Amino acid sequence: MAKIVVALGGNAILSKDASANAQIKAVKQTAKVLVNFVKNGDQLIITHGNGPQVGNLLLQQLAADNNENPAMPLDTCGAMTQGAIGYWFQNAMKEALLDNGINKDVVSVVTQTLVDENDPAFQNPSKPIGPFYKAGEVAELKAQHPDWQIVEDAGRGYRRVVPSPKPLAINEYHAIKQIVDAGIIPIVSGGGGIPVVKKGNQLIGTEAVIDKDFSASKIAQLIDADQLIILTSVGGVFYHYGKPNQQELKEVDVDEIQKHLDADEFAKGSMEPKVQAAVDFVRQTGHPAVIGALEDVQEIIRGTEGTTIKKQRVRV
Ligand SMILES: Nc1ncnc2c1ncn2[C@@H]1O[C@H](COP(=O)(O)OP(=O)(O)O)[C@@H](O)[C@H]1O
Ligand SMILES: NC(=O)OP(=O)(O)O
Repeated sequence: MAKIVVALGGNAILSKDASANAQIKAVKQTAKVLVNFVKNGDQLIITHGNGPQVGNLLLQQLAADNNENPAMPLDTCGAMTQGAIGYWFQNAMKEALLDNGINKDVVSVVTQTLVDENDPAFQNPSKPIGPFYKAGEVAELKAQHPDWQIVEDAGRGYRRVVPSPKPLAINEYHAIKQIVDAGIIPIVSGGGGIPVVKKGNQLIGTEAVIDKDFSASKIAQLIDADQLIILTSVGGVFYHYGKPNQQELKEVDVDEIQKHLDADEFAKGSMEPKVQAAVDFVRQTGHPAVIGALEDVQEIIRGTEGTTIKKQRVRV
């Protein structure tokens, strides 16, 4: 039995329709796919993003007033999305397991991620959240919301960005370890975990959204996972992505891909954090990490799809 941390990207939860019903439907589809790991005898630990959802929830806060119904801050919005998505996944996984004759418990953990209040990321927002905007909408958005920072997101449109400090530790990891040891499937660190700083005995929320790939890597290291699998909407990692000479990687060793990371060859806010998170996991544990498509899970389990990053030198 391998302990596998699976990090789920936006396509696992949200397509175009951001209604709760549509997201529940997408999550049910994802759960059906994830059951393949359990059927294969693996212990799953699930984590997921929340970029679109937390951005949408922040937009909904604009309807709040300052008195009776005040807007919620970003850390609380993060917690709300973690709860909602965890609730959807918990039920979807349970249903998919039962449909396959497997009676296993699934539990979501409200997870807090410790960050450094002096992390330079607080001065340099980089995490895209919420909907995509067209280039022509940006000037008006900036006029309406002078405190927003908006950037182009990997050729897909424009999005608001917020600070994204690096995870230092996962506050609930001891409890998560025990859940895993009991054979229960936990859903943890949703949306990268709620970003908190420690002051004495207090954990204080900060206005940020942590990258779920980095916290997935952190939790995978802390619970001694055998593998980290980052599932997204693309079949693997490409060199020269989107160019005529693009090359998909099947297996690559950590030192080789590090050179490309150092040369800033991967898109910020999309593929770069996935590769960095995978590299960190491989370096810290010696175990492999895979980046691949959600739809290819069965092939990833068989080792025929996705990009595998390994410690030892292998064929690129
Ligand atoms: N070098 C690359 N190799 C593969 N995909 C890349 C690369 N650079 C950018 N991408 C883009 O990154 C996307 C995955 O990132 P993103 O959508 O942010 O992930 P998530 O699934 O976590 O929401 C892919 O769908 C692809 O369009
Ligand atoms: N928090 C986070 O990384 O979310 P996405 O994966 O949806 O961007």
